[in-house]
Amino acid sequence: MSNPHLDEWQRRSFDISSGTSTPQQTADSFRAHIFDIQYAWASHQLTQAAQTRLLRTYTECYAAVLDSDDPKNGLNNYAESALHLARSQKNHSEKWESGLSLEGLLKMPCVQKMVQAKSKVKEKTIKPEDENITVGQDGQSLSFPVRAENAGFTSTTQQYTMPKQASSTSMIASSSSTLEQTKSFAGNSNTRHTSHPVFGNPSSAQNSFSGHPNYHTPTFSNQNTQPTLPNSSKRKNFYNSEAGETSRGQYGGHTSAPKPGRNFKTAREQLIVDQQKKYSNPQQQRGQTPGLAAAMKKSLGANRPRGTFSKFVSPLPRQEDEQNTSANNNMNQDGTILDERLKNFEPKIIELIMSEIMDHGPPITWDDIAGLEFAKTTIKEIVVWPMLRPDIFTGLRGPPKGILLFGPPGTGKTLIGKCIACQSGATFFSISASSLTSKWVGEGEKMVRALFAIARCHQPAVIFIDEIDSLLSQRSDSEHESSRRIKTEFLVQLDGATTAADDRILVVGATNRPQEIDEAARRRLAKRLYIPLPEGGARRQIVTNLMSRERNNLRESELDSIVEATESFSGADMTQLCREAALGPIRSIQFSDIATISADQVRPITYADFQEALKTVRPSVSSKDLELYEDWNKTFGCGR
Ligand SMILES: Nc1ncnc2c1ncn2[C@@H]1O[C@H](COP(=O)(O)OP(=O)(O)OP(=O)(O)O)[C@@H](O)[C@H]1O
Ligand SMILES: [Mg+2]
Repeated sequence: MSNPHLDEWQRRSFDISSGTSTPQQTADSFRAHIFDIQYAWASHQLTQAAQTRLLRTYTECYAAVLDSDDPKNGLNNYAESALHLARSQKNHSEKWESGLSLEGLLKMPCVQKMVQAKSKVKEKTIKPEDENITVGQDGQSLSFPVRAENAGFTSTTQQYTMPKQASSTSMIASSSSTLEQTKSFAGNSNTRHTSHPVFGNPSSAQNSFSGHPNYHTPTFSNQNTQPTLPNSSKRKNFYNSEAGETSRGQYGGHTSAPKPGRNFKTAREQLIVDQQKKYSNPQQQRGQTPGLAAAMKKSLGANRPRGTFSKFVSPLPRQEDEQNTSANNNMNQDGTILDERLKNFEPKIIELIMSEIMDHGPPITWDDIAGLEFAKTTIKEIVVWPMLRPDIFTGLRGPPKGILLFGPPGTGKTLIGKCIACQSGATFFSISASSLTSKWVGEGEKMVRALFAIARCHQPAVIFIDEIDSLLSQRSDSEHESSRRIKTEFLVQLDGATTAADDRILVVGATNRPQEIDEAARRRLAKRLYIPLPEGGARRQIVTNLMSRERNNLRESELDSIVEATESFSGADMTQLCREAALGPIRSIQFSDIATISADQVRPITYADFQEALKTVRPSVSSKDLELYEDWNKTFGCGR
């Protein structure tokens, strides 16, 4: 055995031999042992002979625990199920029928004795208001003379009297349940309300139920008339009639209330009760029945209540269902069909692109972007104006359809993308490489195709692909087939989008690794704009912009010093510096005061805070990296 198995085996053996385990634990341990033996044999770690010997030993031990009626070390499993049957409970098999019957019960010697003993006892008085209980649906049935005076109830009270001998405990469990059935039978006659027969001492039974206003303790009086008992076919009818009632209750007929005194409910009955509770209000409104409502719920069959007569439900979605879904998905919120061009795409792909990729972002203006004047002007030329005046920007003046923003990290490339989204008035698709990939073969390409198709339907459109290098890195032989296909599809679509004169689709890519972009993609992204580190003026503008929202007493000269000290900082570094400096006033507050101090008591941000912050915030772009970008810009960039 492997070590973990061996450890487990030893642990279980200890459990078994320790004597402190419960019978359940011991049985579980034996069962696990048996599985281990079988496993060892199946994996050729044990010979057939050894397996047989071990299995015999452990199966015997296991069976001993299961069958033993000693509560300390046995589960008495057999007795449990025997009692189960005796209680007349149906098990999960529909075909199950209790071997106990009323006829059988009455033939039992002890019951015969009871009946004979009782028939000898003379009834003293029978009052005129005494009634017979009719048992059985058609009134043919079991009649019991009933005496009101015994229990001191009103005249309509039905009573059964029963000789005391019958209170033998061995009788109670089996016979009471059977008679309960009979009583339930009586409930079907609709002529009178049901009482509970109780075997045994009537007075004690009475006491135990006396608190209940509607409960009349019956006693068994059985003198002149031999009870006529329903035959076995009727007993079967009992189940059938109950089932019928149940289904009527479920499917819109009258609802059968649970019969008093019959505590046991089958799982099916419980389900119906639960469903009735769950659906009671909506059904009342819609006049539907619980069963129907449940069936109408969209399910693929697994959750539907099944009966012998219920229709077969395929676990696969039906064609109409699929068509309905696709029709719905091709519809806008106002119910109009989106576009014929999308009809070849699966609805779920369209839904994915529409719901997850289209992004309008927080409002950002061109003024929020410090510096980068050349890039901003170029983008305005290419993106905003042609979108506003497509009639002027035609022919040779037609805008390029692909832009690549490249530069060191944190210089505002994504910010520009967001600004385009807000300012261009175009439908803006902001996608990442991960949203275009899928684990299913072929789905990735479909997503790319769908993206461009949807963009075509929502012109003018801007497709912004941040970190485009991860999607369009140079193709190599070692890369995975699926990512290669996505790349190819993307290039094809990009070509289509960039060459189709009428389409007003602009693809904007942003990257801080321009050298990794595939050369074919590079060609298609014709306008390659370098987004450099911010110059002095831009750094100053970033600080001024951010500080304008906070209380500060920075002087112009101090601002100049900050700009000077942040020579190779990126826009993101400048933002980080301002954040750090803004924490200065908070850090100067005593810890004990921080809970109580009001916002306007916090001192303004000073130059000293910036000096302090400059000690911890460092530029994130090295001069070596910068050289790479500048070289690439010189080679491929479109800057002056
Ligand atoms: N020119 C700028 N003007 C104002 N804020 C800027 C500028 N550049 C960067 N920032 C600040 O830096 C943050 C990061 O910028 P952004 O995400 O656009 O960088 P990026 O160029 O996309 O970086 P990366 O290449 O790492 O994705 C912005 O949220 C903004 O606060
Ligand atoms: Mg970015």
